[in-house]
Amino acid sequence: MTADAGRPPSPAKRRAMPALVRYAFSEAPAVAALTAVAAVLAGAAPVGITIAIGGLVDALTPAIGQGPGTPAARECYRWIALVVALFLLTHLAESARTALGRALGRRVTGRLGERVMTAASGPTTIGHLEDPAHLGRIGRARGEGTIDMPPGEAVFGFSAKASMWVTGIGSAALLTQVAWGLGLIVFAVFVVIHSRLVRNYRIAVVETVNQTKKLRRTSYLRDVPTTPDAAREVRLFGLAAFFRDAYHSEWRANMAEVWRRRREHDLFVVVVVVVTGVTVASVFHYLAHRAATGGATVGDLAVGGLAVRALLQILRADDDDLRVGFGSEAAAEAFAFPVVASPAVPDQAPWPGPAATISCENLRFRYGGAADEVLHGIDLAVPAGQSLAVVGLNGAGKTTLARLLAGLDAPSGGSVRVGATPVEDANRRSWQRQVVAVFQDFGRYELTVRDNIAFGSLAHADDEEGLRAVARQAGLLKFIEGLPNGWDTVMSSGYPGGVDASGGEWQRIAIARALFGLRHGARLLIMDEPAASLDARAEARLYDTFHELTAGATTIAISHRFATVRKAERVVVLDHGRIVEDGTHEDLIGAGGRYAELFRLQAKRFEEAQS
Ligand SMILES: Nc1ncnc2c1ncn2[C@@H]1O[C@H](COP(=O)(O)OP(=O)(O)OP(=O)(O)O)[C@@H](O)[C@H]1O
Repeated sequence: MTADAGRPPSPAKRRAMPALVRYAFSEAPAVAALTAVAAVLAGAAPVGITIAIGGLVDALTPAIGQGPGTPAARECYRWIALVVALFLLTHLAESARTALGRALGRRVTGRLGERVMTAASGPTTIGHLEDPAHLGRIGRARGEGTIDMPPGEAVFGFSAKASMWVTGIGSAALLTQVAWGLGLIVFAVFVVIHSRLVRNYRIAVVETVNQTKKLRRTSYLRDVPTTPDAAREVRLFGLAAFFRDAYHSEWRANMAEVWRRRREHDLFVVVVVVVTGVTVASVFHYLAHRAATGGATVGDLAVGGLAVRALLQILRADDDDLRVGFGSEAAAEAFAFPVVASPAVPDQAPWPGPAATISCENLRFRYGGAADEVLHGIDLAVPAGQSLAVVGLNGAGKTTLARLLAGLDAPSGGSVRVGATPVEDANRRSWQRQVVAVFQDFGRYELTVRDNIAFGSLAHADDEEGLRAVARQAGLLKFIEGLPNGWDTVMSSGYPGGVDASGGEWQRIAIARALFGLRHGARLLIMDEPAASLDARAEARLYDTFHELTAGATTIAISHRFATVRKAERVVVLDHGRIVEDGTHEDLIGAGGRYAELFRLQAKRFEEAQS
């Protein structure tokens, strides 16, 4: 079981329900007030029915004696009419509570979801979105991780529980009235049993689904053989049985505690049934005795019996309890996200003219939570219009350097500058608009091919000519024109008329997107292995036309392919987060250092392959 499954929730979580109710009233006052009224009516009407049936029972004996049409008979009809009206009211109020509670819950979930989304996308850097703890908080604030219970579910569940407690408290009061002391005792016993039942129910569910990591892995093991990505290897390597067996053994191991808890719970239910039986029998015995000895009317007996029956509903833990529990925990997480206004207006853009050098000075960087720095004091100045290649072994820090130059991360030390202006939080967003990039894990948006390319400069999405031009430059135009809906084809076969693109086609789309951004004013183009999925002809074409395509922009290309790298005007070699060589291809070959060694290794392999 998870460590905190049985523990009481933290103070923040316990306070979440009142805070959530206040939030609901502030976000949708009218709906919240109507929900509250409906909940109270739905809970109070059954208490009224109990009273009316008691009145009817007491009125029956004289009415039977006096016959139809007499005042006693009319008294009976009045009670019957009241019972019918209250039945109707119960159903109407309950339906209204359900509909209003759901609407209110949806509103609350939506608003809190926006708050989380705005707060998460608010920071101009991206490190927090790679932090598993932060991603966990975002997920939990949306109600993921246990059962799917976003904050609004707690609002809905709370309205149901509020009704239940109104009925319960009202019925206890009636029972107390007809048998003083008894109502209070029964109510107190039932409340204790209820809280234990809710706790057990919650633990059972938590056991089943809150072991996020283990169950995520278990589900992963179950799903791998059916995912398209793995389907080929699962067949070729004969992995189906491995995944099936691993899934079964992990599932059994994870569920052992759940099953133990369930057995414990079943035992508790037996105890509850016995306690309930004894309580109900005692109440009826007591009331019958009092009625027989003239201490109570038959109507009192009926009221007492119905009140006990209504109180029995407290002896139940249901999904509404889970909604309140998990939903309010999600709300507590959501409330922990600050209220951030969306940046409607871009930040200041104080950038010097396009001729400014992009540079970094003593640039240091450490990923959040990591012990060691990845970059150890990089000094680099890239004059405007220069094409720079960055090479180095895997893990040398090339992509990290590119992310920092693009303003996607804040340096741990040193600075990135454009001319004399440092890139910092106040202007980071506007600097990011000056940069276009094709990262190794570029975006593959399940939207139209037009959107996918226009994202390079969304403000110019109507530039049809520009879109066609960059598609042609990226070698995509024929592909797009051959699509079922042309430019409006959705790039995923999961949608009607949509298609899946190959790895190379996706890469061309990413290149076209970057070129579209350049066409509309970006000044720095970063390409991290932009040709990794391109065929040899497409790669050659990309680099042969590179200068023409990039139209004098500053370009930084990261590549392991020296045929590509040597075309750059300048090459820097990164090794363990430090620049160890800097010069033209010819300079570095002449120097006979790391670059020359790597170049020779690749050239040798090529020659061997040819011979
Ligand atoms: N998001 C991240 N969080 C923590 N560490 C990271 C992250 N991204 C990269 N690293 C680490 O930083 C170091 C440098 O990674 P980086 O991706 O910059 O190298 P690279 O030179 O681009 O490598 P490659 O040639 O394999 O793409 C590596 O040790 C890597 O494990």
